[in-house]
Amino acid sequence: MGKGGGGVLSKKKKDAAPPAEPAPAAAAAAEPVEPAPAAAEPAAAAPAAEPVATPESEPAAAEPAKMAYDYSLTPHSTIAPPVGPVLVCIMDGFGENEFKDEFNATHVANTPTLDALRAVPDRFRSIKAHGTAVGLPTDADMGNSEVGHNALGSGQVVDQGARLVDIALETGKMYEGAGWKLISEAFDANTVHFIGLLSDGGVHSRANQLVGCLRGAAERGAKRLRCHILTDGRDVPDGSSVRFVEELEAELASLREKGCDARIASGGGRMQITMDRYEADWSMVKRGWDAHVLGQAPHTFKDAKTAVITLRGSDDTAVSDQYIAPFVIVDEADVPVGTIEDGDAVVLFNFRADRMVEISKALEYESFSTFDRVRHPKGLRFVGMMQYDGDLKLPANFLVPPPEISHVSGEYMVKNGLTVFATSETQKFGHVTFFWNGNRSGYLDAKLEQYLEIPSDNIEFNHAPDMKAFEITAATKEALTSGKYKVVRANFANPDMVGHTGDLAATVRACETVDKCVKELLEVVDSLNGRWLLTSDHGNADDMVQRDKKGKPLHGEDGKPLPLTSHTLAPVPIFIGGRGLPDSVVFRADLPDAGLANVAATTFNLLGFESPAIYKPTLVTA
Ligand SMILES: O=C(O)[C@@H](CO)OP(=O)(O)O
Ligand SMILES: [Mn+2]
Ligand SMILES: [Mn+2]
Repeated sequence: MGKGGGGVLSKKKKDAAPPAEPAPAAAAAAEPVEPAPAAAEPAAAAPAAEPVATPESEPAAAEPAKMAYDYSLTPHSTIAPPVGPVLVCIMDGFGENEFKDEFNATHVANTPTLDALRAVPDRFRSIKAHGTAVGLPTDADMGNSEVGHNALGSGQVVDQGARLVDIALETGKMYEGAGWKLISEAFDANTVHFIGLLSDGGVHSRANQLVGCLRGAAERGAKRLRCHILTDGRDVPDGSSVRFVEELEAELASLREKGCDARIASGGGRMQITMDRYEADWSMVKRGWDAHVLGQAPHTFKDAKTAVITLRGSDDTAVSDQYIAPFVIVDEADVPVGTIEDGDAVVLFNFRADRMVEISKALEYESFSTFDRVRHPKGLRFVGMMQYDGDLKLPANFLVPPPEISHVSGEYMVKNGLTVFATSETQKFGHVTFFWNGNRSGYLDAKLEQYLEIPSDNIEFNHAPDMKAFEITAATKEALTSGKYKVVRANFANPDMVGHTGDLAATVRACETVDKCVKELLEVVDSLNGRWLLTSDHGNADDMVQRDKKGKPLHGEDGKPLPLTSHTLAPVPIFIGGRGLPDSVVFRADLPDAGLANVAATTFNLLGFESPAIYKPTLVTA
């Protein structure tokens, strides 16, 4: 999922220094080296040049060959194929919220295009984008881009990481796997480090899962545990990081009472360190490396609660939890309490992939040149909560097998000769490629697909709410008119990325910008006698205020509304149309509970095919 969609894996044999102690098969594999920089030109995801040892939980390479899967598509009985292209456009973070008040940016925004589309009978409805409809543990879980784009791209609902980790902890299966075995080798004489997002947001991680792992390690004999925490404020209310630190400190204190030396060692805001994605800003990962591994940061404190409170600040210059500066916890002699040393174990406790890939590369690859690591601990026993990239096999070792998402819509398309173009800006580029394709990096078929990344700026997006929407629009128009692609996919990041800043006015602007861009795109599709499907992956911009249980907006002590930076539980709108779409094609009335996973089947119908039998049913009838 590197730049340009290449994600090319090149593995060189390397005489790696053996780990301090004999390691299990999974860890004993020669340490992989950093993949070659992604090719500027589209390139297929190359298979690993040499087999990578896989944990027991993965299907063994020697499995008997499976019957070839039948990807053939049947022409639709009543919908003929379109003359022009089919556009699938995602307005990221644009929910259809029941609260239609001044805090709903999608409602406040002047959106003449979307308003007109809403008025077209039977071609507008809303669909579920959260909870069990997208494979999350409960219907109290808001949607997110990973699960949303997985469902949109695969046409199926699969149990997602959040749920798989819950199950692995509940059943104890986590403690039986090869990943746990690997870290347990550090229990006696080394330290086990846990790095990840500290909140109960459930988008990338969950604090109770961290606690489960910490207790599991302490109960199984781990002597020394260190937590490296990334403060959230994006999936949970800003300011809540203090409470999450307090709760973690209480847990660590109880582990210490039981004789386990357990402490917080370093930290910083999730948009400041470690959790970069899609190579938007590697310097974030370097700052994380310096704090977690080397014990170096601009700020040192004796305890994490003081660190977070101090670095947030309280006056007008206060920074949000997302942007807290990196810090390191030191002892009385000002020595960092938890640097990562040779032979230590490291667990990345986020289950979600996109923001863990870069730090995984830095931890895993023997040879790595993206930034100067200064020191790469030898014999590191490194695991991810999950394997984040199945194609790169990154990391090689993990605690819970990731969701298996197979037979995604892109595979059906290329196997049936349909040409595909996908684009977004950096912040959402992997969403319309990697997540869309079931967490697979690179192309499904480099001859038939083209993925284009428009580089995002590295700023707080409320300062530039148009983001790269106009550039994405221009690129999408070019792809549509080129005649080269039957399916064109685009994602506008604005309602989501600006919504996460909590800045209502900027988010209103973000929605207005997207409305203008959508208008341009639909006009082009019409001029080509094509068809379009417009939807979103989850809510965000549709509610910008924290509310009480009855939905009443909450205000701070200063009387100002308390901003909501997170996604919402709202369903999302879906619209279909286009000059090339027969009048007879309308939304069915018999699927009131449909969700994002019903979109792929719908797209195949717009393309003139019956939908694959394994997919959730189509939303349309003709
Ligand atoms: O920014 C992110 O990582 C998440 C929120 O945690 O947003 P999205 O799911 O829209 O990518
Ligand atoms: Mn999203
Ligand atoms: Mn988001």
